[in-house]
Amino acid sequence: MEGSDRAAMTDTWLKKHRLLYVGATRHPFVLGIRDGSVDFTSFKRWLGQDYIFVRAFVPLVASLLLKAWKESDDNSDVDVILGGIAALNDEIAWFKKEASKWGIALNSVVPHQTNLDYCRFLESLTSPDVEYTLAITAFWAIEAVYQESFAHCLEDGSKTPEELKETCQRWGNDGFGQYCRALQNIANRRLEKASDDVLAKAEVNILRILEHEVEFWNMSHGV
Ligand SMILES: Cc1ncc(CNC=O)c(N)n1
Repeated sequence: MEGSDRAAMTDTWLKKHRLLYVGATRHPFVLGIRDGSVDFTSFKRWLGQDYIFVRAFVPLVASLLLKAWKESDDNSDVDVILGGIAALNDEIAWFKKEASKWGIALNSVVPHQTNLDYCRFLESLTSPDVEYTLAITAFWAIEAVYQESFAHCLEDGSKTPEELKETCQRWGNDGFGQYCRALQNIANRRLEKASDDVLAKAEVNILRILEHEVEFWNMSHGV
């Protein structure tokens, strides 16, 4: 990493891979929520599939908590991740409530191959062999995509349908934004001290995540 600034590695990567990042955070599905043209069938497909994804997200955050507790030199890392676990607990309850509102039986949703592929990637990150720095950076990227996407649907000028506002609030609210920045700060702090090998792997993981996120929206959109 000679000659480059590591102080905010995550920002450097988002700039470098901006097209892909925009593809993940300004996907036609998201833009359809924002301009009100989204088809509720697509939204329901997303809701059922995302519930499956979120359940697979639980072991990742649990493994991350363990890594932070063992490896981090800063106690507040555990606090931030614990906050993420609390939010995920609320989120799972919310999915159940929201699904019943839309008449979706969550237990009979069949996971789509796109979702299974992403969940398998999440599972690979839970391994104790995956360094804390890699796991926290990946975790930040996954959360940041949802934060950026749904916050966009709440900005001035958006025409998000009333029925979808609560969903957008869930990931687009300021508290979730602060939580994502806290994760990003941890990731940057760790990346500053990481080996070139870990840095290269972290960047590849971010690219994979952005690709999985685009595919996930594609699946929901039904394209
Ligand atoms: C496909 C996907 N990516 C990111 C998130 C946000 N993290 C947890 O909720 C999510 N729910 N689903």
